[in-house]
This record gives sequence, structure tokens and C-alpha cells, in this order.
Amino acid sequence: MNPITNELLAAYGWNEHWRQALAALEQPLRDYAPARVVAQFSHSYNLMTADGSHSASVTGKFEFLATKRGDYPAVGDWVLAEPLPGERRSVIHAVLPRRSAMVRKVAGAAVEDQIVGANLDYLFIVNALNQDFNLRKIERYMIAAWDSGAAPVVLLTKADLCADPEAFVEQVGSVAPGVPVHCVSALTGAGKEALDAYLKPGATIGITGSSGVGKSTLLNWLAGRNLQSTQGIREDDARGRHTTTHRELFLLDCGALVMDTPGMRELQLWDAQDGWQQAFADIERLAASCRFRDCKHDGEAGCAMLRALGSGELDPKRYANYRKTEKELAHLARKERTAAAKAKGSSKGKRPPSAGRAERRPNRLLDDRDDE
Ligand SMILES: Nc1nc2c(ncn2[C@@H]2O[C@H](COP(=O)(O)OP(=O)(O)OP(=O)(O)O)[C@@H](O)[C@H]2O)c(=O)[nH]1
Ligand SMILES: [Zn+2]
Repeated sequence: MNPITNELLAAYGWNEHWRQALAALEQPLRDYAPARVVAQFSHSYNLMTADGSHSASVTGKFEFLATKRGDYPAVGDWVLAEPLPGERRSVIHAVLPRRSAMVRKVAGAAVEDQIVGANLDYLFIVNALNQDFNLRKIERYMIAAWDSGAAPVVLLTKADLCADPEAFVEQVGSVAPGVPVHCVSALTGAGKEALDAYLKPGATIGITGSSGVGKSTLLNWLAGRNLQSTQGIREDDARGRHTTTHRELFLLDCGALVMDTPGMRELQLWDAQDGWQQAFADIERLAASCRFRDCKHDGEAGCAMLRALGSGELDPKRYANYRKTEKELAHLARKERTAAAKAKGSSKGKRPPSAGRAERRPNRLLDDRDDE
């Protein structure tokens, strides 16, 4: 790679960590060109390569070896790609191990993981300072955030609609202890300076939150221009035309990389046991101080949980959300085990693609519709 093209990759976050990750790989993977996934559509990707923007898809071998949706490249991933001669297109051979990833369950009954964003340094959890303000939603996003490995930051948007934003900051502090909280308004420009600490060159930031909280507006405001005009591309698929809400990573003038996660009504959690424990660490500590180790907090003597609920130290709504998400994760884990057992049964006798026409998984894996 020549120094100029290296600069382009560096602008997209290529650094010593990734150089070492690449060097640790075996040949031939090591000889492919690193590139960052900047956009994802139903069946293809846009990459930033050392040579500029390329469209890309995964190789047949990649597809064959992928066992789950989360194995596929996601926006923010560093991949190893091979440019096709004379074209601005590449094929993707592999994904470098992710440093962090925000994962959720896909909408509907399917038990499949979906990477919302990979290799995020910060995750902005957005909630609005109007009637949409919802601590339970913030708690839910905190579970996924702690599980992602990215550093969570809560942004309360639409501060212009709220007489006393500080009161809300305090409330967030009670459900996300130790997490930075900032109030902003894209309308008045208030609160932008506080975000400069995150918007550093090469830093990757994911913006997440329920539909309508102001994520796209925030992104455009941070960018200082209208980025979202690139959205709403129409694509064809077997079920007719639909508007693809694709994900995209934008390089801002300040040098930070920011991605929006469009249109979720409710975040469906995925396999986030560690994140759940961290999000409710205060409650877990309480549980640990109940007299009986297997306390169900159901009227047992010496129950610290009931005591904390009684004294007002623990908000019953937070406790209810703790139990609700606990059940949800347990239910998901059961479904996952069943699905895994089924998949194991049906993959018997599967042949590699070269040996005749192996059954191809329907390529719905990358379908990116978000509406839940
Ligand atoms: N008053 C006020 N309104 C805002 C602010 N930010 C966003 N809005 C409004 O809130 C509405 C939703 O904003 P979007 O940016 O589209 O919300 P979103 O989170 O991207 O929504 P999805 O794309 O559905 O996920 C729009 O009507 C915005 O104009 C703000 O700071 N103040
Ligand atoms: Zn108890």
C-alpha cells in the first residue's frame, strides 16, 4: 500500500490494532486488502478501500462457511477484500475479529442475531426530552450497550422541548450509573460542545435509540450537512420493491465516523447475559446480600430486594424491568438452543459448493428491514 492510500484507511479508523490483527492472519488472507464496510444493503456492501469506494459482496466460500447471520460483514467491520481487475468492485474473503459490536435479535420469530454496528468506540443511546422520554427503554439499550463492548453515552435530545432537562439527567443517572449523560438540541444547537470529547478523528460512534427520538436529525446536526439524502434507496427483491433502510458509516469533517441505526420500534435483545448483569449491577448486588443464596425475593426472610423496594431505595419499575428482561433472555436462550439442535440435524450430509449443487441458504440473511 502506498502512503497516500494508507491515509484514506487511517481516516476510516485503520490503526496499529488492525495492522497487528491483519499480520496475525495466515496466508492467503493476510495478502488481501483491508477495507472498511461503510454501508450495507440487502445483498451487497460499500467498502472504503485503500483505493477509494468499492461495492462488494462476499465470496461463495464465505457464504458457505457462514453459520449465522452475525458471521456476515456488518457496517463498521474491517474486512479482507480482493479487488476485481479493472472494476470498482471487490469480493470479501473474511472479516477481521470485531473489537465491539452492537447486536440485536432480528425482528419477528426468527432466532437470528443481527449486527447493528461493528467496531464502535462509543454508542450514543438517544432518548428524547418530550413525552417519548422512557427510562425503561434506556435501561434496555444499556443492556445491549454494555454487551457491545463500546462505551455507552446517553444523549437526551429535543432539549428545547423541556423546561428542566437536569431533572431528567438525574433520572438517567439512576438507571445507568456512571454513564455520561448529555442534553442536546439539534434545533437550537445547545449542548454540542460536550460531544466534542467523543468526536475525535478515527473514533467510530454508533447512534441508537427508538424510532423518532431524533437520531437522523442528530447525525445531520453533527455532520453540519444533510447526510440522510443518501437514504431511502429502493431495491428489488422477491417480495417486490421496498424502501431499504440501509446502514451507513459517515466520515464527518471533524474526522469522526458516525453511523445511524434507523427505525427500530423496540430493541430486541440478543444473548446479552453479560450486558444484562452489568446494566443491573446494583440489583445484582442487592440479590447477593439476601440471606438465602437462592432467594426468589418472594417473601423470604432476610430478603434485601424486598427491603430495598420497601424503603424506596429500589424503584419497583426498574426491578420489574430487571425481571422482564431476565425472562426474555432466558426465553431467547431456550429458543436458540432448540434452533441450534435443529440446524445440527439438518446440516448432516451437507457438501461443499464445488461438489454438486449444495443447498444454498436463501439469502435472506442480509435482508436489512428494520421495522419491528
Ligand atoms: N424540537 C426538536 N425536534 C427535534 C429535534 N431533533 C429532532 N426533532 C424532530 O423529531 C422528529 C424525529 O426525528 P428523526 O431525526 O427523524 O428521528 P429518528 O430517531 O432518526 O427516527 P427514525 O428514522 O424513525 O429512527 C423530526 O420531526 C425532527 O424534526 C430537536 O432537537 N428538537
Ligand atoms: Zn431476596
